[in-house]
Amino acid sequence: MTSKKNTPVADAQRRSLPQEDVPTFTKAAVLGAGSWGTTFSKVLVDAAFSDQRSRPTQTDSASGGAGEHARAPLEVHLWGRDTESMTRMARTRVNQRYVPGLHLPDPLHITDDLAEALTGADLVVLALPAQVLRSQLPAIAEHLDPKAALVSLAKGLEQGTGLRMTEVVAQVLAEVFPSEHGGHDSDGWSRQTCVLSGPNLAMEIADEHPTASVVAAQDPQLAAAVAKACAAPYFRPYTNTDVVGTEIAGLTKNVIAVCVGICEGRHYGDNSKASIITRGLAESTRLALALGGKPETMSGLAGIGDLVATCSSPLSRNHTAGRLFGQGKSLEQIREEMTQTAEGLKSAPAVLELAHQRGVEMPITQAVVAILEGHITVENLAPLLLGRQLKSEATPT
Ligand SMILES: NC(=O)C1=CN([C@@H]2O[C@H](COP(=O)(O)OP(=O)(O)OC[C@H]3O[C@@H](n4cnc5c(N)ncnc54)[C@H](O)[C@@H]3O)[C@@H](O)[C@H]2O)C=CC1
Ligand SMILES: O=C(CO)COP(=O)(O)O
Repeated sequence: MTSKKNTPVADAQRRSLPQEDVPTFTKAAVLGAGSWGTTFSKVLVDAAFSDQRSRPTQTDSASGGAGEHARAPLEVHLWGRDTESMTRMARTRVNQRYVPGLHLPDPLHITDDLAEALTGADLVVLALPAQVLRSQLPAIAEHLDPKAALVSLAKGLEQGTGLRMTEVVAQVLAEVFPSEHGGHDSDGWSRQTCVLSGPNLAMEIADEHPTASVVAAQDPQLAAAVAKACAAPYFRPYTNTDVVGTEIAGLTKNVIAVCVGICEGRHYGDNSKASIITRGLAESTRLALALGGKPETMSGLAGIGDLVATCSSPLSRNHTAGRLFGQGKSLEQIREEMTQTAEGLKSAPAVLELAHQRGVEMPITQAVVAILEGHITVENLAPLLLGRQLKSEATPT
């Protein structure tokens, strides 16, 4: 009777949620066909088709059932705004601009029609850049099932308001889809909105490199359901309930990655980069804790995991933007050169503003903002950071 109780396997089983009790979704709409939205829609399809319940039974095969793809529990729709590119994508099964090496799985529905993507969707994934999400939500609300689970993939802070993406979603949907029309107040929308974040470079996931991630929601059942929907053979989502920490970690690491990129562009070595990563984690953690986030989130996949991946990888757009700065390019030149979103460039001033409001010191973020706004040049970065007053490593603010 007691023999199983203390084994590592029994411990692990106690900590995991019984999968049969976790709700499943029937239709997912992924909104935004850039590099992450496109790749994440593949993850959802692969998760659905790797799930044992989607495999044909012996009876299906014996009776000439349509085979492996016949009983998928989750139908996945990818929506993008541009008719021409979505039509081409549906024909070629390739998103040439954003993820050229990825063959999109056959069961994925590709559309430019928001109503088609959203009608009947009980899982809605928001894969739009942070600064455009607010403007798109009213159109999304027109076709949204008010009971649908919402998942934010964006890693940015809204300029002007300093709101995190789950806060933007809750605020706008409460306005445009209020209770009297079947919607909710902003707390209600917050409860059914979660965030997925972690060391998730889209190009590596498109190539099926083994990757872990985090789904954070106030409601552990919602986090578990979303995690189950996206658990693919090469993609392992963990769950937590720290929405604030998970979002803050995801958006601050982009600013830190810009700074590490600048170091690289200046040909500074690994000591410099490790120093920025480590002190970047310290200032990000200060902000997250001031806003109610948890320290364990910052030392987990969404925190240090994503920080290390983004700051080390040439695939990161934020790291790339920083490197171009370090090489002497201007913000305008970088914006012209880069065709994809580098959220840190737009979020950095909003992060700094939020930090000021909360009395949190973020010297690396402050230095990045000073470079972005042209107050200092990249040559001044090191003297500025190293010339600060000496202090204990554990100083809390
Ligand atoms: N690419 C990656 O490796 C990862 C990205 N993210 C986050 O995901 C979010 C989306 O980024 P990506 O897909 O990488 O960006 P991207 O630059 O690859 O694509 C952006 C997409 O948004 C669309 N878009 C832009 N403005 C729009 C508007 N007004 N209405 C509708 N669609 C619009 C573009 O057409 C494009 O399809 C960002 O917040 C990013 O930080 C998170 C994890 C990994
Ligand atoms: O968030 C990411 C990896 O987790 C992607 O980073 P970039 O947006 O810098 O490419």
